[in-house]
Amino acid sequence: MKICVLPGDGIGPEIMAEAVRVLRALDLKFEMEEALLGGSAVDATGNPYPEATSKLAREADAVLLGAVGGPKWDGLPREQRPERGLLGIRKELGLFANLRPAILYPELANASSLKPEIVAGLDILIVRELTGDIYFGQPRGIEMREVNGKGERYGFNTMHYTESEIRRIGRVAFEAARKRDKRLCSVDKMNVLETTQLWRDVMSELAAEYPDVELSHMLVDNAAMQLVRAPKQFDVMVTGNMFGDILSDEASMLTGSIGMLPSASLDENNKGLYEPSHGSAPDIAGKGVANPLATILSAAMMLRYTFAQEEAAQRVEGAVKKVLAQGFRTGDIFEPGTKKVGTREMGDAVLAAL
Ligand SMILES: NC(=O)c1ccc[n+]([C@@H]2O[C@H](COP(=O)([O-])OP(=O)(O)OC[C@H]3O[C@@H](n4cnc5c(N)ncnc54)[C@H](O)[C@@H]3O)[C@@H](O)[C@H]2O)c1
Ligand SMILES: CC(C)[C@H](C(=O)O)[C@@H](O)C(=O)O
Ligand SMILES: [Mg+2]
Repeated sequence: MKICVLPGDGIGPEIMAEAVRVLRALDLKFEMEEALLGGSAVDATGNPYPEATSKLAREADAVLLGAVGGPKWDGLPREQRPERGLLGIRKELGLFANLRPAILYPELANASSLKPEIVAGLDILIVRELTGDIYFGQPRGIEMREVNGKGERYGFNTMHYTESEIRRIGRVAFEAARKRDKRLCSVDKMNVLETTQLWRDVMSELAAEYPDVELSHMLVDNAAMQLVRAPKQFDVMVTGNMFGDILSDEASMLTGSIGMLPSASLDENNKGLYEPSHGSAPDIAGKGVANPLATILSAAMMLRYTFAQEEAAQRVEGAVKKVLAQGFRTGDIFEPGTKKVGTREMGDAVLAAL
């Protein structure tokens, strides 16, 4: 079981250290090798996704990633930005299916942004398409254009999907819904965007193959509103790259914090990249206070999806449940009456629970 470990930038190395300790504590034999991605890679090589990282990632069975980016690199030309490294590895490895489960642990009901009665028992799976959409559309750029007889800067991106790209992410979502509560909500903006009209058409066509799954469609603005009005109406949500990015951050707050939201990004064969849904959190980087649980839960998803080690995955998830029940909280999920701990102490608590 070969894992390519990419700590990344900001809080990345801090949260990754805890996830690696948890993996090492299991009675499983992993081969873990570290490489550079993002800003740290730019600093060392000038490239956010160096060839050595690409090689290691391609040879590994799974990739575990912290987070990339930060203000230090914001002024760089686009192709050298840390985020390009992340998009590059997702694209190169064909990781089109991004699973982002938003699960509320009962102990965090009061940490949720919503009232406990609205979120109690919340368990949503957001299935986000990850290698298409406006993120990867050509042409894109910022250039001078002639507007009303004078030069102006003009910024442009292109939103696009092919029907096969929509169908393959649709299948992942229908299959996931089939194993859960059999309800799938496809989120689009078909009232305005042709790309998402095609999205809706293809999802509707696919529904014929999954008669046991109830498919509904929702416009993305309404979906954003419904997520905070009555989130438990959703079981599985499937959407494009950009809407999924936004809706998953929104959904994270229903579970208490973005520091609780793991993710799996899978190819056709369940080779995967596993990372928390949050970023490098420059505002708290280096302080030892970041919540490592999203990364630890991402490692559990890796055990489940890539390595088919369901028992080990459940052990890790069980340990996370236990530390929450014991009252350990990082600052983002802290409430009076619980024990405030830092990143390392949270990792210690998970190890003790294991
Ligand atoms: N997958 C990734 O690598 C990824 C994802 C999102 C953003 N980013 C990058 O990260 C940088 C910062 O982005 P941002 O500030 O918009 O989003 P962010 O997710 O890094 O931070 C948003 C807020 O959430 C908090 N937060 C995030 N993770 C936390 C954790 N584990 N524990 C406690 N609090 C946490 C941060 O302190 C901050 O207040 C940018 O460069 C962005 O491009 C990377
Ligand atoms: C950093 C950025 C490229 C990334 C995305 O937009 O996909 C992040 O926000 C995420 O959610 O993983
Ligand atoms: Mg995001």
